[in-house]
Amino acid sequence: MDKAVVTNKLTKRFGNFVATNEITFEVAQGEIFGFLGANGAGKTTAIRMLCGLLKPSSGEARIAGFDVYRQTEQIKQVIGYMSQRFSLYEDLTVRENIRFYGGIYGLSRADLKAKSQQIIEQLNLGSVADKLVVDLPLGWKQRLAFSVALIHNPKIVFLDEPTGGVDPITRRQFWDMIYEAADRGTTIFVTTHYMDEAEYCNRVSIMVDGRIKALDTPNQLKRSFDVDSMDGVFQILARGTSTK
Ligand SMILES: Nc1ncnc2c1ncn2[C@@H]1O[C@H](COP(=O)(O)OP(=O)(O)OP(=O)(O)O)[C@@H](O)[C@H]1O
Repeated sequence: MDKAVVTNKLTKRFGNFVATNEITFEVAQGEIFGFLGANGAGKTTAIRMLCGLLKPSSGEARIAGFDVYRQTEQIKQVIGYMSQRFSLYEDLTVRENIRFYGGIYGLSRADLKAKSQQIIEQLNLGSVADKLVVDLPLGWKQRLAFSVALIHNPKIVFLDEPTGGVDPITRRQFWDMIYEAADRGTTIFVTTHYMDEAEYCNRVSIMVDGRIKALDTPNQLKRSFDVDSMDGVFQILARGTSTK
């Protein structure tokens, strides 16, 4: 089976500081892969390398078969990206944002029109389609940003803390969309600080100080560390403390 992501000792140094230290892992096509770690563990640096936005210092990585050193343009065609910090333009309307991103990804006029309609209907945004995004509730913005990240049917979507700042029910609604995308075969690569979300992933890796300290299914991780929640696993690995 084709792998969505393959890395081998992928490393990024900033001067003497090693932000991402020889990480080696694979993600299968259609998998929901949780990429966890405390603040500053090196997740965003790793994602920037995988998206072809930051040149690694050493090691290898392929995204949908494309090399992160030499094939960054091809990588941009097959990935979607959403982050809490960078997603929608708040001073554009819902419809304008969809058109803008669809345009960037090179959709034809006809596709763009059909996609805009589809997204607005699916998210039930008909009444606010011509309102500025700044006025939408955060949970709506997040679901719109996710739909926009999928507008060009990418093989892999990178979600960097996509649900920050919203309540568990709103997060759950967002995860329904993640499952639907994964069911259609899209690979989901997601970072989160919410441990309930870690439980929703097929597999989870936990990064500490630039290295991957554990990688497995949530159930297997809980068994290995003899705890009953992903929060317990995270406390032991990332914080060096046990809640038991
Ligand atoms: N351009 C840079 N120059 C120097 N150091 C950097 C640079 N970018 C990131 N770092 C450092 O690398 C480390 C890892 O940062 P990174 O943003 O990858 O962590 P993270 O796991 O994504 O954290 P967070 O959850 O806070 O986003 C941090 O100590 C950060 O200060």
